[in-house]
Amino acid sequence: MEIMIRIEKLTKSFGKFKALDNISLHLEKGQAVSLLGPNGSGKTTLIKSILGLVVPGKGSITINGRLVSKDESYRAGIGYMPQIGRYPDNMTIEQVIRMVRDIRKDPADCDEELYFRFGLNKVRHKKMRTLSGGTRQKVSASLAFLFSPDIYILDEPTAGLDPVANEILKDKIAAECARGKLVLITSHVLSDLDGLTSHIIYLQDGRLMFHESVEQLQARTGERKLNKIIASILEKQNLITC
Ligand SMILES: Nc1ncnc2c1ncn2[C@@H]1O[C@H](COP(=O)(O)OP(=O)(O)OP(=O)(O)O)[C@@H](O)[C@H]1O
Repeated sequence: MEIMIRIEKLTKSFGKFKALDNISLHLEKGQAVSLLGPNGSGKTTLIKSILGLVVPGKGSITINGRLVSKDESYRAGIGYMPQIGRYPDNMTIEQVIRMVRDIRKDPADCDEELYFRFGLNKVRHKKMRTLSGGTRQKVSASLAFLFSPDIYILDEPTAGLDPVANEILKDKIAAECARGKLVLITSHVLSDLDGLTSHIIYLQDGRLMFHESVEQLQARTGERKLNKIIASILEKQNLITC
């Protein structure tokens, strides 16, 4: 299988505190990888390291063969949906989408499926500051998928979405994985990840506790649902719940 993200012996400290401790991981084309772990376990720090927003102390990250520390152009191949999207308050939804689209040289082949399926076209004249949390989340998701990148990093993407929007987003993620994209997703709501995830990464105290396929985990625990699988492993290993 083709490795898209290669993380080798990654360590990140904030002062004396190790937020990431010697993490090594390979993530492949077509995988939907759920990044799990309790609050403060290092999930966001790992995501930010991949995005080049946090500079690791030791180790390396390679994205599609390019070292993250060397060159920023790899970022164009990642669609990132942050936990909380921050946008210019006085711009309308339409202006924000257009502004991001215009940054790219060839805006013709934009993927606007989510924009339309979420019905954002119907509220496109609303200013960002007036939007509900869920609608803001829909704008963030639409932007992350706009350029059909090879890799998606989605930080708590379903938080605040209503059930219909949730299903639309899950359908889209599954369709992109089927097209060979790599999706890395964090969520504390494990039921949102059921049926979507192919692999689980579990962090605790900045350390990698396990990285396995859902099939392997199902076979190991005899459980089908993610919350049962995780509960079973945590109980056996005496880990903390996410
Ligand atoms: N800029 C920073 N300065 C100091 N400590 C930090 C900084 N960023 C993160 N940390 C610490 O690193 C640890 C990991 O934080 P991180 O945000 O990666 O956790 P998380 O797994 O994403 O948590 P959550 O589930 O709450 O979002 C935490 O103890 C946090 O306080």
